[in-house]
Amino acid sequence: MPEATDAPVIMGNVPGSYALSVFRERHPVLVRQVRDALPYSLDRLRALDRLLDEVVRDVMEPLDGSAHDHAAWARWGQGRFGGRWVDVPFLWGESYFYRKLLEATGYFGDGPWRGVDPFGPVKQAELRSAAVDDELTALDHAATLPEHEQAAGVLLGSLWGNRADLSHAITASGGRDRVTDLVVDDSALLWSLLRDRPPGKVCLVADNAGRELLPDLVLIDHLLDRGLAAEVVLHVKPYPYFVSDATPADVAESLRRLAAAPGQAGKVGGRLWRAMGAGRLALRAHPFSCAPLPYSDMPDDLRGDFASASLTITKGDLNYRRLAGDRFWPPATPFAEVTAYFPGPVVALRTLKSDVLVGVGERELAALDATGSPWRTTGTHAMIQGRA
Ligand SMILES: O=P(O)(O)OC[C@H]1O[C@](O)(CO)[C@@H](O)[C@@H]1O
Repeated sequence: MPEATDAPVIMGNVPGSYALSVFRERHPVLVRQVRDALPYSLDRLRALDRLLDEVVRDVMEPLDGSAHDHAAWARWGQGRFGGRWVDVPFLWGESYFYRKLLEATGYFGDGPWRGVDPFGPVKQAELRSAAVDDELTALDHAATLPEHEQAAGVLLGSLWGNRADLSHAITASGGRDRVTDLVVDDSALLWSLLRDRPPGKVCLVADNAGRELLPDLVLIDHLLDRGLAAEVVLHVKPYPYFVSDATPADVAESLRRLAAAPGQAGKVGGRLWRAMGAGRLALRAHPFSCAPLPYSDMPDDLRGDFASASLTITKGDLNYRRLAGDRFWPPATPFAEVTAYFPGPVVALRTLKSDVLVGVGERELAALDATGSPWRTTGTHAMIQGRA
């Protein structure tokens, strides 16, 4: 087996790769969708058109010198500007794309579009959808299940919510049907980290808003309500990112949605609302959450936060890439090895949407590959993967 540190960084330019398809296909479509999502003024439309042109021509331009974080991006992107978008590490290039998208919409500017979430319409539509009504109603039945099934249900709800599919999990079966699609299942470790010690601080590093954040909040309520956590710190992005990533405004909207719902969902919302006011649930939006860097590069204050937690739960594919490192690891590389730098127990809940993979043995890998389905990148499979 090659040394783990030899694992190649995932670049954007490998022909036929998933990463290349994101740059070539997904990003131009996203710019067009954002362009049509809100009644942008002519200057914003022109800026979006310039970004589209830049992405299609495939020449990476620096951020405007007036941008508040221009210096940071100039440092991170040294030697990359003027070159092709696809010739940079996948994680870096994607992150920079979303930063430039916000620049084009005027999110950080002095004009009227300052602070307007370009993905707001998509997020709002999802939060208001009938599917969310159904998912929240399903909590009433889930509350009647035996305790261990409720615990399994809230965990799987949060996990599969990463595919924006809460309905798969909080069901009469407590979500057991979804267990078959778990590539790794360290849920026993997660529960033992919570149950076998006095309740401490749990950090939950959120991913998407809407149909992922709602079941994340249900999981947080379960931890607080059952005395499995003394306090929870919910980490979200300080500004819109990767389309649907949760921001503080999204947490507020989700809590309002929960609190206004009838039945069990309303009770969960009410408890979380009070927990927020009492300091048992804290919200953190650290700038590093939108940095184009792996967690191994995290700053000291963030490291200190995770170090003081009895458990950190990370959500989603992007957080997994940042946690493990966005590399083509030999899949059997132990998770504990690639996360040895992390300052405390950590469990990743992730549906698989990109090529990064560790902790999967050769035989399991062969069996999954034999199915012929693109199981590594399409969100059909998931993992609960951790280390104490
Ligand atoms: O919302 P998640 O689970 O973090 O997934 C984001 C994923 O979507 C992509 O941006 C594009 O499919 C991946 O590169 C990324 O890992």
